[in-house]
Amino acid sequence: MIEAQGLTKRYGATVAVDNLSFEVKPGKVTGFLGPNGAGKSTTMRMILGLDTPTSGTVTIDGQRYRDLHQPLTKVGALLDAKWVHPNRSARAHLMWMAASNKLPKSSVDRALEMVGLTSVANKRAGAFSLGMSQRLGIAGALLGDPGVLLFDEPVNGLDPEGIVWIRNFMHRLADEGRTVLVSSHLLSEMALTAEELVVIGRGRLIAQSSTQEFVDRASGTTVKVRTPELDKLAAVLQGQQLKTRIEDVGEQGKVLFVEGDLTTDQVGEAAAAHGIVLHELSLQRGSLEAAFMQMTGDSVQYHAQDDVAAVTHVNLEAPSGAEVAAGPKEDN
Ligand SMILES: Nc1ncnc2c1ncn2[C@@H]1O[C@H](COP(=O)(O)OP(=O)(O)OP(=O)(O)O)[C@@H](O)[C@H]1O
Repeated sequence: MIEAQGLTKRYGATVAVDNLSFEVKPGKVTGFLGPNGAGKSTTMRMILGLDTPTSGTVTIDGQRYRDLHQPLTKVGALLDAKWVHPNRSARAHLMWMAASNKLPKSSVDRALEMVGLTSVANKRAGAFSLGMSQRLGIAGALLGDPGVLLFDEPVNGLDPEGIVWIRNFMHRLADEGRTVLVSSHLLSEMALTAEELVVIGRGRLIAQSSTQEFVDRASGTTVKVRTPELDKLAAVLQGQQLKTRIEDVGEQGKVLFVEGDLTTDQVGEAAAAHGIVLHELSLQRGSLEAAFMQMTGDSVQYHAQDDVAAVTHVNLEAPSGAEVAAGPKEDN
């Protein structure tokens, strides 16, 4: 379990993290979302003791990182997969990590096995693809068999196979009862990976909830209806004060959408009461992208007004290789 209480970090005049409180529970993958510059990396660095909070606390299973005995056995992290010495083999890299953290050699073989790198363990890490480097980074995070894991942008730059592998692996770690916190800009991917969300903007908490609740709260639900009696059904529903719209959706022809917080039962019953035949009746949920844009809109705008070009947009596409690393940043 990770617990942040009033966590604040200032860099000079910049408030990177602002009185942030949240909980990340075990047994689930929790997505850590926010527009560029929202304070995700700074928060992760504070969780890992790489940055000191200006005020507030963040604990791992009730203890601050600096008070943990053998921290790698409590928390593992993948912040920047490219910090491996290129001439070292994967095994040598992990052996070095294990030795410097007083972990047994057997932990190396176990971690290599978990991430599926056993067969290439003696190859130069410098020759690894990005996907393999990510796995090696994850093996490093798993060396101490920790109950808490942090991943900063683990899927950036990966091909679809690598993305699916990471997604399944995160689920497996959570199913084993671990606490998994993962940040990403790839919202469609996060919608599939994260069951819970912590969403921040301008260093402040915007939402903490399940992914489903977050999407439903922001965008509500819509009922889609296909019927040969579109206008008749629309009139019936409007008579019940429901908002309807008819859209041409290509191959399916014209479709009726009923908006507001309602269920398919209500629409089905209204249609039955008027003898209207239905060809389709389905609940349409909003997307995480749409919900995220709606919920974080203000915090993105704020940065745009400040003319900080790097943080004016929410990056929904896979970023370029240059943006892959999300490790500690230098003072500027
Ligand atoms: N070492 C530092 N010195 C000064 N300012 C910093 C430092 N690290 C981060 N910041 C500032 O703090 C704010 C939060 O940055 P942070 O990198 O934590 O955000 P982020 O949500 O991880 O962003 P991104 O999604 O772009 O990685 C930004 O305004 C950033 O410029």
